[in-house]
Amino acid sequence: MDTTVFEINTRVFQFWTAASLIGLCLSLWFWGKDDSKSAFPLVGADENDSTNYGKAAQNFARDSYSILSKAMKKYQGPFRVASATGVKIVLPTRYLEDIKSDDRFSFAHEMAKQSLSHLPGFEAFATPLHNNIFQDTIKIKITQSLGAITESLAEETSLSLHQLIGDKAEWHELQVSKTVLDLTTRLSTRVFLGAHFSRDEKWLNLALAYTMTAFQASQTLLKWPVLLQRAANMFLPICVGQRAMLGSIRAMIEPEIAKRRKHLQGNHTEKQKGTDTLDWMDEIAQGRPFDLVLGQLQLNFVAIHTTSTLMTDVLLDLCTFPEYVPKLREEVIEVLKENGWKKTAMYKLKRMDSFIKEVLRLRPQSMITARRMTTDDVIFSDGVQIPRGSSIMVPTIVAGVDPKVYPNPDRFDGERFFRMRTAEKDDPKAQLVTVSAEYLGFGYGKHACPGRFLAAHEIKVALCHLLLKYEIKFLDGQEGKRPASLAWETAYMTDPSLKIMIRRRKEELDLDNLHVSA
Ligand code: HEM
Repeated sequence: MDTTVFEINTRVFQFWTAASLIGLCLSLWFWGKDDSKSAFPLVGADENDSTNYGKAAQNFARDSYSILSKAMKKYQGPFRVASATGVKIVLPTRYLEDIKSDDRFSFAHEMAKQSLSHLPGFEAFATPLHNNIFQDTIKIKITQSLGAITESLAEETSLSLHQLIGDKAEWHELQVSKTVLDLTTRLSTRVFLGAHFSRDEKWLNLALAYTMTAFQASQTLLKWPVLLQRAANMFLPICVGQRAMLGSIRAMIEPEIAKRRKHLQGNHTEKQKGTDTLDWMDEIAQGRPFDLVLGQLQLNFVAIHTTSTLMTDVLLDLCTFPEYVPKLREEVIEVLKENGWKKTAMYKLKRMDSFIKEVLRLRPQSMITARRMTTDDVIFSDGVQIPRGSSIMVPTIVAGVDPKVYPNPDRFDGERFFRMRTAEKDDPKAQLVTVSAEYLGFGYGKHACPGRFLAAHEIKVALCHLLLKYEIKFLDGQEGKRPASLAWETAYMTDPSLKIMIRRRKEELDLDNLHVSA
């Protein structure tokens, strides 16, 4: 990575830190004025200062879980919370059925607003707004390609684990979420840009650094009053650095795009099939203008951290409940021996599928889903009215633990969904990738995660390798005690500094040379 980008003159840094603080104060003053005529109560504000939105937003950032839980018990209908990106209307889960396929609730508009996509440097976040090229590439091309990419994912995992974890047979410490993030970045890059990029350290570092910097830059700017955000974006060092990174990214990907387009032009007679999302986005665009570089960046945003968080959570739950490991290993050996690295093999890993689904049931990555912006006034069938331009969301914290749907809902039961997939009746609801109003880990309805098939596939391929090649456990003295996740506003995340113990074991199958019985 170009380190000069981060070389910030101390005086300039101090100046802009001070300027950020002034921006924050202005912002709190701005939020402090309650000019809302909303019929829905605001929750999370201080009792003696119930219209101070700035304070309510600070409280929500620190304590969103208890604010949401208390408000859901107190109010049976909608209420409002103040967040870093403005006031949101929180709707009870029962409204999901109305929201799920109503185009007046726009996912792309809400995401664009939250991520400041109108500002230079943040344009990637506007990619899903312009047309469906981005979404269709995932829904159609990536999902259809899973059969073709299973073997490459297995190959990439093998190489990556060798480089990232190594082959030491003695127990040693592993910084788990960092390692899994690196692994997921490589796997996702293999699918998005091919083997040339997935093995290029410069690209991998840049791709991750851009995602993190863009997130931090948007969080910094969101503390500024809306009217000053554009100006602050031009001068704040983190924003300047982010735009410089975007330049470096363009310089790496654009020659590849030009090379591929030239190659295709020279092969008019032969219909070439693309092998990764760089080709597929071009195919789906069919000549319509589309910035492939921004498309790639947006893919990184939606795919890498989400997949890596779930994979990390799965590993931590394997440390918490090691009694599941022997049967999971047995299943991997049986299925891979018979099927090799095929898409169908991943489908047949039903115990593993169930374990991952249970992890996500108890640990959705966010306390809320269905973040939408209304593009028109909406009146629900019960008469509740949501004005145009409102930001809405639905909590996930009750759906996955409803005792009417899940017996002993708070208990981790890694075979809960496996038991629903017997030989007599393979209940499709029990599959990891199936979404429902009672299982919101991948969202629900029209905007349910289109990348969940790829995420499930990547995690399963990686787990096959990890289960057979490694043993893992918590650090000595921490056995059975899974550290709590961190929370910021409505998002959960694993402590990035968390370490586990790992050692190499002798795998029962040579995963790099699977000879499938005919
Ligand atoms: C374990 C991994 C993942 C989890 C837990 C996850 C979760 C989610 C959730 C909950 C939503 C719905 C948000 C809402 O309705 O408010 C969503 C949407 C989305 N996800 Fe994922 N996701 C994952 C992986 C991926 C991957 C790998 C991709 C891309 C290849 C992806 C692409 C998207 C896109 C594009 C949307 C928006 C869909 C739309 O605009 O209609 N996700 N994801």
